[in-house]
Amino acid sequence: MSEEAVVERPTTVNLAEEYEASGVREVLEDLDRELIGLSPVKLRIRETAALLLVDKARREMGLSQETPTLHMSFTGNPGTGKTTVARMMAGLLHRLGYVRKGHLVSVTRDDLVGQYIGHTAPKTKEVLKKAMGGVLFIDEAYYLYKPDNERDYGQEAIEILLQVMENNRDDLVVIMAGYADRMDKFFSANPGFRSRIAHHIDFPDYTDGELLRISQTMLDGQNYALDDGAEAAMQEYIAKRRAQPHFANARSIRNALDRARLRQANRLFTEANGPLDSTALSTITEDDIRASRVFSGGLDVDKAPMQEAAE
Ligand SMILES: Nc1ncnc2c1ncn2[C@@H]1O[C@H](COP(=O)(O)OP(=O)(O)OP(=O)(O)O)[C@@H](O)[C@H]1O
Repeated sequence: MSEEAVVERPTTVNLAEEYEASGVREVLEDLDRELIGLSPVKLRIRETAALLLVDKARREMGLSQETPTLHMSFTGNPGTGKTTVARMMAGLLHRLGYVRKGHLVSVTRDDLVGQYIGHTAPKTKEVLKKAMGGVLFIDEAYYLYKPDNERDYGQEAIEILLQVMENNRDDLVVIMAGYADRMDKFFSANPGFRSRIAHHIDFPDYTDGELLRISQTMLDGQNYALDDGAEAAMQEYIAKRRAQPHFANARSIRNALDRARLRQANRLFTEANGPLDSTALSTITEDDIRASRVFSGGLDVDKAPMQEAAE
């Protein structure tokens, strides 16, 4: 008698119970609650979670043996939530038992590729070692491939990644992220990646209304709030900022709010001459928003590293 024949297998599965017991419901609720907008992304994640739950049940019943391909690509503009969703995806895969630890290691080309001969393989392998048991998130993955330079060390990293994505499918999930058009070109030039990636999720830009809600959620999380004047100013800020260079969706909002809090603190210092209550300490006013250079049109594109000064 083969060993397979004596394995006791369940004859039925209760998916609703599995959904609760695995903690998948919690992750999906966090996703819904913590992230504004992104409904197509949220739908794709719910579908993927369902697929993985069913797949797990099928394997437990002996209906399939294969580990499904879980590598993914997340495409979209900067600041659209790709890293944040990847972190939640890592938690989801962990709860479903697809990865041992469920952590996220986020890297770019510089973390994988060395500057000198012989440096790339150890660098890439070190990153892979750290990511094993979790998710490796490669931001702007297309920079690994430089077609105009035949001897670019990126190729070495690509080969190692392809090998590991095939051989360690049961312990490492790779998510490649970046602009949709560049990613498409990258996959066309490197079909090995395309064939190893099963799930493609596209992240849309946020609307102005969503960015306003994101700013309110971000402030709320830090016990700050916009007063009415500040809310109107923020609305204008968003429309203006979107039209300027280096706009990065929710990340631009986070940067703008960091600066607004800085201005609020300065204002409190210079204006206040008596005790301040918690409302004063927590309120962002119209002036705190309008003092941004975005309103005076003073953006100097050549000063990219100083970009934030414009926000
Ligand atoms: N839908 C959202 N609701 C609330 N906060 C969000 C949302 N999307 C993104 N954020 C916040 O915006 C910031 C940028 O998001 P994130 O780093 O996930 O974007 P990204 O697409 O990975 O950007 P990049 O590729 O440029 O690094 C984070 O601070 C994140 O918490």
